[in-house]
Amino acid sequence: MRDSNSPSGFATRAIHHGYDPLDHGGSLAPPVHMTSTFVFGSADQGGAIFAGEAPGHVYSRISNPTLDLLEQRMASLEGAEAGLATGSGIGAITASLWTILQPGDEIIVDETLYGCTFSFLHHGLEKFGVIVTHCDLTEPDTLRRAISNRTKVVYFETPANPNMRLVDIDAIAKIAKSADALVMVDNTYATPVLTRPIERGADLVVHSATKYLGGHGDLVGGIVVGCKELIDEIRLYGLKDMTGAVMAPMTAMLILRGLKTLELRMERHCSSAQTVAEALASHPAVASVLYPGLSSFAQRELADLQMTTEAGPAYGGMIALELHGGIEAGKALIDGLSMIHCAVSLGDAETLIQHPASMTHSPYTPEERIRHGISDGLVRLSVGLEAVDDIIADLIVSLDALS
Ligand SMILES: C/C=C(/N=C/c1c(COP(=O)(O)O)cnc(C)c1O)C(=O)O
Repeated sequence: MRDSNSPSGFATRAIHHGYDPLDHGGSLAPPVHMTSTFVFGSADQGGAIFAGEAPGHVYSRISNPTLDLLEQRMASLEGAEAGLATGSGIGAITASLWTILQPGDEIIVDETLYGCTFSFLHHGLEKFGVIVTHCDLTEPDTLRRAISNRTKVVYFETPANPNMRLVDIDAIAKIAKSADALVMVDNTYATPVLTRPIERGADLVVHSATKYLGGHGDLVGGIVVGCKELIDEIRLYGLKDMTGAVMAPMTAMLILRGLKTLELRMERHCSSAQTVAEALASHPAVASVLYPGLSSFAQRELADLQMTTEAGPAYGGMIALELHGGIEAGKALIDGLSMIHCAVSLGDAETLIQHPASMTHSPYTPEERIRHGISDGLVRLSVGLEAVDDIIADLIVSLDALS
């Protein structure tokens, strides 16, 4: 049997990395270890495993063989040394930051973040004495001016949820490294198919695996990858003791299944989103479309450099748009659709549309939304895998009804 860990193409590693059926009774699909605890051969062996002096599992809140495989595979796809699976994306983010940060430390974050991440920073970490500083990280010089010896982490999403801001990972990593700060990138929107932040100098990458990695709207999960030392620390403190944000083995199996088609699905999400974005941009009821694949996208040059597959640039499945009639028109567009569902989450086979200001980004106050680039009229579209003509037809019928 070929070495399942040999270096090879993205899709090959997404399907084979870390697993040889002949090691598991020929089972082509990896077994799902539905167990809470693990039996030791002897008291000494149990003590040695607990002490980390011998390999083995102790308890599924700490590690589990099915999660191990997912963690190894995600580390390979992201070009990291190690990985940790968690019960949600917020679980990956909180377990990591609770582990790394102490009172008095500073975390510098971009202006726009997913709503619950924003809420964790300001209603969680800040309550325990961590300094949360927002910076416009699309302009690396703002980080150069803001960073100091109390800065321990620089954190951002690229593209950002929901307004599609891109952050130049290489540029930010160079500045952060000069101040010995860790760079933590939320790669949910792009996935490792389009962007691999570790290759560009990031220290940690987190995902809401709920989204593209699972890809079928049937699970909630999270992933964090990085160097083994840091991942081990996050596992033993942030996961085991501080959050308990554990992924179930069945969820890990579903994400392993999702990874097998991730590259294929991203190709379709990207091609359909490009076509949809162009159709939206030419409709009279639409005031603006934010999509990295449009020539009108302000950061198109960075998108071409940073959002790249093995076959060249690709810009993801997420679109943000504003209508001439503002929030009321946005809600009318949503309510006028028949196939496309109004729902939060993203990266599913089903095209989903939602209104960030009143939904995913409602943890921001109205004043904070203005300051952090989330306009009341913004509508977010997650372009799915349906026939693209059907997606466009549904949108056009509803848009035409507005004018
Ligand atoms: C309803 C959820 C949405 N997002 C979530 C999310 C998380 C948090 O991931 P869990 O939901 O905890 O797996 C982390 N990072 C990013 C960029 C995200 O978009 C949503 O936007 O629609």
